[in-house]
Amino acid sequence: MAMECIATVPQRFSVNKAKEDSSIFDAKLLNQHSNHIPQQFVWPDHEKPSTDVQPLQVPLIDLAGFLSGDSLLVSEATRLVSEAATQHGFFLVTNHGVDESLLSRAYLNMDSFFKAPACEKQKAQRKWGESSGYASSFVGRFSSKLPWKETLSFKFSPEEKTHSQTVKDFVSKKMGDGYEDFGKVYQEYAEAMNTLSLKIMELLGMSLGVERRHFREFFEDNESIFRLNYYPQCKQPELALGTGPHCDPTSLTILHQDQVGGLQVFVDNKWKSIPPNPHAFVVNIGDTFMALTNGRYKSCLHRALVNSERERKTFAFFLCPKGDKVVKPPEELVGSLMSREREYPDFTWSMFLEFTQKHYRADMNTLEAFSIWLKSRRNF
Ligand SMILES: C=C1C[C@]23C[C@H]1CC[C@H]2[C@]1(C)CCC[C@@](C)(C(=O)O)[C@H]1[C@@H]3C(=O)O
Ligand SMILES: O=C(O)CCC(=O)C(=O)O
Ligand SMILES: [Fe+2]
Repeated sequence: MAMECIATVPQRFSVNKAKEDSSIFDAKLLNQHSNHIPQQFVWPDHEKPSTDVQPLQVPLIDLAGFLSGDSLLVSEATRLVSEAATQHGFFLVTNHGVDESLLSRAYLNMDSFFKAPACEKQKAQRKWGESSGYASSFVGRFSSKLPWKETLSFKFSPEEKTHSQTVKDFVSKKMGDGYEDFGKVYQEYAEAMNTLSLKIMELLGMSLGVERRHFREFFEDNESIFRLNYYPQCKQPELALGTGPHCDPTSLTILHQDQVGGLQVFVDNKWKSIPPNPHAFVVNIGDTFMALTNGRYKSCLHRALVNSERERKTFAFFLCPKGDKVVKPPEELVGSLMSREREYPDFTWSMFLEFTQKHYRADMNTLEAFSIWLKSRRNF
């Protein structure tokens, strides 16, 4: 990879306030220059991390067993998923069919990008309102409670629908020569996540008692987001958060975490950890899928902690429907059959995504806030 630029201490956090600019956060440099993290990264007392938490009991779903068609394995998988998704929306998937060598290539390439000089990473700088690109702690996007992380996000749509390799093309366009393998490995990873997410959609459909293909077909032409989360070491991890408390606004999240650990879920009024398992993906229901099930499956509050010893890396694939599709639950999940009135208004994912990128920082109330915002717009 070509690296012409020289790393500099970001002015925004340096002592020299006179040259205030929104240059990017570079944790490596910050960590070298002070024992105290900048105030913008300190979270309020009621949101500060707690590490003495118990692990959340999440079911481990054998996906190959479900796909084998064996009736016992199918009923076990659908029962476990239904129980978890109804309670907190989180479960683990193993025997997922994703190549372990692809995972290790993905982690190796992550190091090479996030350890590059700031101005090299800025070639892919996320633009305001955009959901793709490089972002460092979201300096310039938020003014406080900044997450202690750098991210690189890609838009992904299946090649058979768009006849293009959206991830690989983005890397080539933004980063130029020397990033061919980088683009290839993340294109392959996103395609593997697309395949996996559609299998999980079959499982979710069956667990809800709707047609097995219902949700698979709904997401076949998805317009998803694939994000690399890089959490640098932090000198004061007790004051900071890698990713603040939120529910994913998207439909389904497939997360792979490295061995460091830090993911926590808020269940029964307590933060609980999901310890790393290299052979499993963490899957969680997002707001949009909660709306598609008319509130039956839960999108749950979660966050990511950082630590002072080791950087942490995770891959998050956010399955999202094609932007213009109307998000509404199937008849079977509404009305007299389920004695449930509609919980959420019809909406499109493109409007919901725009809401999170331009109007509202996703937190624990995003879908409610969006529903109110929608109704206020529709009344005019
Ligand atoms: C649609 C999205 C917005 C975020 C990335 C995806 C799904 C998760 C969202 C996010 C991670 C929730 C916490 C706040 C956020 C700003 C972040 O910390 O990155 C959110 C993402 C975003 O808006 O960029
Ligand atoms: O990195 C993690 O452990 C979780 C990140 C997350 O929740 C997200 O990116 O939405
Ligand atoms: Fe999340």
